[in-house]
Amino acid sequence: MTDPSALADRVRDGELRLHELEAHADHETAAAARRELLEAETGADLSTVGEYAFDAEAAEPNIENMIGGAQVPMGVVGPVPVDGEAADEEHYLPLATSEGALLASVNRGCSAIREAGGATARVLKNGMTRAPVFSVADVGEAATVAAWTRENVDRLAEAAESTTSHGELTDVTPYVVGDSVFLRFVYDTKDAMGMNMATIATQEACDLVEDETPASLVALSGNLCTDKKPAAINAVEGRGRTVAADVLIPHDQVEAKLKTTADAIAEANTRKNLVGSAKAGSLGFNAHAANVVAAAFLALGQDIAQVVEGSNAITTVEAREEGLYASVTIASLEVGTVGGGTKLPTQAEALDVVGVRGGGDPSGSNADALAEVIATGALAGELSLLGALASSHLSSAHEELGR
Ligand SMILES: CC(C)(COP(=O)([O-])OP(=O)([O-])OC[C@H]1O[C@@H](n2cnc3c(N)ncnc32)[C@H](O)[C@@H]1OP(=O)([O-])[O-])[C@@H](O)C(=O)NCCC(=O)NCCSC(=O)C[C@@](C)(O)CC(=O)[O-]
Ligand SMILES: NC(=O)C1=CN([C@@H]2O[C@H](COP(=O)(O)OP(=O)(O)OC[C@H]3O[C@@H](n4cnc5c(N)ncnc54)[C@H](OP(=O)(O)O)[C@@H]3O)[C@@H](O)[C@H]2O)C=CC1
Repeated sequence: MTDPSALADRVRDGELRLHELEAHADHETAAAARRELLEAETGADLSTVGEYAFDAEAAEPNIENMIGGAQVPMGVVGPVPVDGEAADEEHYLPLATSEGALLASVNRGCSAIREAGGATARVLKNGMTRAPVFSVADVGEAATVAAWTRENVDRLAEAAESTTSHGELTDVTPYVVGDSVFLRFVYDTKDAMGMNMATIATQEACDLVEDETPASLVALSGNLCTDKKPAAINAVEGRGRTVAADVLIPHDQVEAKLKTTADAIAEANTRKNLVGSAKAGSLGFNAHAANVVAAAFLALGQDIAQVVEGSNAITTVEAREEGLYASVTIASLEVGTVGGGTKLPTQAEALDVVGVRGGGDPSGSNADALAEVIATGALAGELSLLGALASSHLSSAHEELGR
């Protein structure tokens, strides 16, 4: 039987490449061989990296050249009542992070929301996008391709949907820049985040565009999608789920839980999240929505690079007669409860904690519920951090809990 050392020797001898080991040994042995090689070459001790709890073979769709697992501490906030379209009960939200004070803060916000009776949350728009770029001869031809696209959405949908039993093409918008034509395809990907699904479906639709028009495909992703880059189109048009959450907290509870007043929080929000963000040219008019999105994504098997889009959030706060009104609207939250990293064991367990693992009934309702719970978590984080800033507690909190 092949052991890690024998396998590592064959790589050293040039007989095998580092990424070919699974063809010659089981997945655990292959990972152990890579660790052995790395330890010898770099002097690093990888004993903790090698202590992972998932089945290496089952993780094959998620990783190549595997050496082990990256472990990040996971905690939980809540329970927080979420009155949503899909989420309609109290939820705990698991969060994975290395930032001390973050969970305490989000938990404080959840506690304030809970005592106020809960948050209202809604998914307002749902559409995963893929925007291929085509080349044409000139703007005349570009206009022809754009017009053909508008007239043939049904045929494009038929082609795209032939590749998936769940996905539905809901829109195609052409954009022209000189001799480049971008077609922004929008899909309802149900409970999947949908980037693989949309990419595969769009390839099929592109074949039709090339057959029927003078356009020639240059790149299946032309960056007008826009995936994993800051982009105004996502902040304006949305991508994945556009989701909002809000709450009204009575004044006495604001003072008891957030240690400041509604007026002070509203002023901090206006001057920091609105004026400061505008002056900075930011796409995110919020304090730290990305903190909750990133920690939730890590815990729940989402694609962590899409935190870029998850930071496209606007926080509004108003001191009303009845109390503090606060809302968070995340324009482009890309989440799924099937596919991607959601099957990995710690991530699947964490999805069970939220109560949204796997496909929903109806299809898409689990991903909607997850979006509503994450938006509520982001609202909790905004409330607590704004409260800490308004009461000058930010630096003392991080001195105490974060180092
Ligand atoms: C640290 C606190 C919460 C203390 O706040 P506090 O009001 O002194 O805490 P408390 O002991 O009175 O407890 C109030 C509630 O907080 C929660 N809580 C309290 N302690 C814990 C704990 N250990 N573990 C779990 N939960 C905790 C808990 O929910 C509790 O209520 P209860 O449930 O007991 O009724 C507060 O000072 C705070 O929220 N500070 C802000 C910290 C923060 O938000 N950091 C975020 C990261 S900052 C960053 O990354 C982004 C930044 C800042 O650069 C972005 C920007 O530019 O704005
Ligand atoms: N390809 C790319 O360009 C990119 C890929 N990614 C990666 O893509 C992955 C996510 O893609 P994604 O398409 O979500 O996942 P998967 O590729 O894992 O596919 C999920 C599949 O699950 C099936 N499915 C079963 N039940 C449901 C349900 N209730 N709702 C929806 N689908 C269901 C669908 O099959 P069927 O379609 O047959 O119905 C769907 O295509 C992540 O790993 C991410 O990192 C990220 C960015 C870009």
